[in-house]
Amino acid sequence: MTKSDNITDIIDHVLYSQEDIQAMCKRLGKQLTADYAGKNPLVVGVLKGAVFFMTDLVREMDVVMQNDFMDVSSYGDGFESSGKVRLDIDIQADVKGRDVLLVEDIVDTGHTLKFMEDLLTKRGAKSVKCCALLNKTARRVDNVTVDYYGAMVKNEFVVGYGLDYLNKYRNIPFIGVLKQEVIDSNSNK
Ligand SMILES: O=P(O)(O)OC[C@H]1O[C@H](OP(=O)(O)OP(=O)(O)O)[C@H](O)[C@@H]1O
Ligand code: HPA
Repeated sequence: MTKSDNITDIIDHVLYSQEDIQAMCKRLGKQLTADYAGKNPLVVGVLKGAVFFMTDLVREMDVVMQNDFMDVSSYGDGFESSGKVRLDIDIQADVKGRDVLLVEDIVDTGHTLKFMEDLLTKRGAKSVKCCALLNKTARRVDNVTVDYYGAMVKNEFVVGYGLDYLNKYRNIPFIGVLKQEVIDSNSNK
């Protein structure tokens, strides 16, 4: 770890400010309001990272909906995705015939989204779409569609507003690029 006690000191630079994020939520909320009017969608947040985004996003959607959460995680922690995805906590709702909107903080390799799409489709969902705050396409492996997203990001490791590194830094209110030295100091351990 770096010597700093201040979490913002682990940030190389700010990518999206709180104001930028709120503007993205408003834009996406407007679009989703139009697309999901009268559909009573089941809006499913993917724990843990998407919680922060989901709570802001759904308040920008003027649509009757139901909300639920799933916890899906890649095996192992840290920078590299293993490709193996595991369901830790399932939704309560029956998805048969429902329009499901998955809310993600980021889609990177696409492993997590593919896993959830396949699962919910198999259970009989009428439609499964994804709204992600960030879309990182550089390392995409699975053929998934991110139907709605706030912004594209380069192949940089970002933290804040729900996005973590080793389960830390989710509470930073903006999105920033993690300093390489933080990753290096942890990869030596
Ligand atoms: O497209 P992928 O390569 O699958 O990566 C994206 C997923 O990785 C992160 O979740 P993580 O599994 O780290 O769990 P977390 O939300 O609890 O941090 C993120 O929240 C996405 O769910
Ligand atoms: O850049 C990222 N930051 C945090 N979590 C992630 N999961 C995939 N990519 C990222």
